[in-house]
Amino acid sequence: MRHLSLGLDDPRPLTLSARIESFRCAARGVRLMLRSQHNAWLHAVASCGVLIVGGLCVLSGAEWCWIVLAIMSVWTAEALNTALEFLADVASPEFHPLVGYAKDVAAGGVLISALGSAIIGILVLGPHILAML
Ligand SMILES: Nc1ncnc2c1ncn2[C@@H]1O[C@H](COP(=O)(O)OP(=O)(O)OP(=O)(O)O)[C@@H](O)[C@H]1O
Repeated sequence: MRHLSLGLDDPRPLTLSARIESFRCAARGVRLMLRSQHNAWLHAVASCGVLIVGGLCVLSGAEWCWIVLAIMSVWTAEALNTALEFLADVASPEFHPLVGYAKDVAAGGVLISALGSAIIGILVLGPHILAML
């Protein structure tokens, strides 16, 4: 029954080593996403490009906050989309319309995040780039 109790009766103490192990698992997840998802490669190229341009434009602290938020939102959406795809493929390896809908909606989340981030990038970097021309 322990697995149904949300871990509230988990007797394990809070330890640094367990938190470090948890961090390692999360880092492994990021590496797995980078290795398995072609979209993640595109995000990586776009993120590096934006960071380089941002560095050249000498952005303010507030502008960097927007850029970091935009980059973070795309990576977070991609990570959740990837996790959902893995789970869906285990739960229903055969074709099922609802699995297709779930994957499409998750991919839509990535698209929305990417479009929003592109708009933020244009709004923040656009004036700096125009000023340099
Ligand atoms: N089991 C399934 N049942 C029904 N439709 C599916 C199934 N698996 C995939 N699809 C359809 O194929 C599309 C692509 O699914 P796939 O798992 O190949 O993701 P992907 O190509 O890695 O997508 P993304 O580029 O968004 O990461 C889904 O969005 C969905 O429409």
